Amino acid sequence: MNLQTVHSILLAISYSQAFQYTELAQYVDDHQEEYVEALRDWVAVESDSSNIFKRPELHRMMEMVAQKLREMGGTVELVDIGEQELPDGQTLALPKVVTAQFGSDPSKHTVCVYGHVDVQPAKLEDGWATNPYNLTDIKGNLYGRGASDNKAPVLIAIIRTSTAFMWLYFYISLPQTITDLPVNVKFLIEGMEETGSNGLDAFILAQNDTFFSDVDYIIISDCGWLSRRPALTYGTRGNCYFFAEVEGPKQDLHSGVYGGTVIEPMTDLIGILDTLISPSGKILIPGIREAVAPLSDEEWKMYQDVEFNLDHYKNETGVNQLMYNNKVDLLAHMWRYPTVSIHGIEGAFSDSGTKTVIPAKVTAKFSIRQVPDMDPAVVKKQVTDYLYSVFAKRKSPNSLKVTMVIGAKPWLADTQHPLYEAGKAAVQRVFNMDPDMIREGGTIPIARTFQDVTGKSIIMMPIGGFDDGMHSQNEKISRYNYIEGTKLFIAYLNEVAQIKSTSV
Ligand SMILES: C[C@H](N)C(=O)N[C@@H](Cc1c[nH]cn1)C(=O)O
Repeated sequence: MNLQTVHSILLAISYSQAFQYTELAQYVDDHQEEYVEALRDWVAVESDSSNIFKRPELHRMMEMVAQKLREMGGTVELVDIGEQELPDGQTLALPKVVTAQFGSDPSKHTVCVYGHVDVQPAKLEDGWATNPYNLTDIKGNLYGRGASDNKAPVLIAIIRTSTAFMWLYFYISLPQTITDLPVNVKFLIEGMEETGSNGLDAFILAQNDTFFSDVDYIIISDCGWLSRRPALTYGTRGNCYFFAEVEGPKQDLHSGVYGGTVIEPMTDLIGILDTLISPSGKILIPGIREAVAPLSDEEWKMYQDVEFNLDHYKNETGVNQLMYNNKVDLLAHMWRYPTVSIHGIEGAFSDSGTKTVIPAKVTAKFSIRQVPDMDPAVVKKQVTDYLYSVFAKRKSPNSLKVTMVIGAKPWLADTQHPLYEAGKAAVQRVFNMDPDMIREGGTIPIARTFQDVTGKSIIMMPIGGFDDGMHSQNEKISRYNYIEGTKLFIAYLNEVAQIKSTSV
């Protein structure tokens, strides 16, 4: 070996010790099509956790995640988390949880990446422009159910952790160089997030002294930016989801033959639903509004600083009037006040056409987003007591049954934690700007359990765009967010590696 070769080797080794952001980012750009194909494979699986008939697809999805993590070099386990009890008393196997580990160097921090690969329901007939399960690239946007919520962000984390990154073709004379992971990375990927993370609380409790014992920080990327500016998320609302079932006649009846002679379950149901919230958005259930923590001056100031345009928001949602006409009020009602949403009525006629029937049994589905200091157990009692009392006043011969099927708490982080400082530095590196500090109106049901049970600090680092249409028709992630998001994850893990060990 001549002197020049020795020098090149030493140079390569010293380069490989340093953070190779530019080379890694270039690698991501060069492999962009592979990442899109990986997303295509995942989006093709109809992993709808709310539809029991799709459960085999969900099981298949979890196997695919495990396989991907194995291919990428992780030590992988598929963990059985038991069964789900259905409203009719039957049981159904829950999708297994996938855990994985990359690296176990005690001198490095260990992060746990949490994500989910189940999706909300989607059908072409709902008004999608393309097949929701065939990832379709239109003008740089990748359309498909689950593309943004949450399949691409999970893939991003796996891609960054991949062993492929450890062998990079390098520009200097040597053909390859090794780049090590700056932190140990664990994964916890589930398949029931969209229905409240069934079975996961028990898993976390059981694994607190094992899987979580060496975890320093938890990273979640299951949310979106608020505008074109990248963001870091420090709070989520919780959710209490209810079924209200009204049952009357023994079967559906002809409305011409029987209408006017029986008290209709649907009339009762609509009547009680109308007592939940006023037209101006005031929740009418006693006790709910009183529990909400007051907005502090500090929060008010933080909301002031967020980049947010009311007209763009109107455009994005397609409405000509919003509940509030100033930024702070609107953000506060999006993030830190509760709201009631009525999602649907099972048993009601909802096809096109003019069926003239009196449905015998109808079940309303509604939810109340939770904020500090609300408590789902208290909310459950407030809602059920209230609805039974409102129903009693109707003196209907029909029967009412109210059940709460999801009770997820809100989550709030300390924005002064070094995890957020690391997030700001990573956003600066990739996007050359400061992130917005935002909260999320949606719910990550397991976030609060992570905080309460493991005591670990959590950061949410959104990758999705503000207009991704999560849960809606034509959900998408842009190539820009997918690819730059991968770079953000690269930069972020490097920043986390620099956090002084005393910070928990
Ligand atoms: C924020 C996350 N991407 C999400 O959409 N979560 C769901 C979770 C949920 C809540 N109740 C039932 N599922 C959501 O906020 O709707």
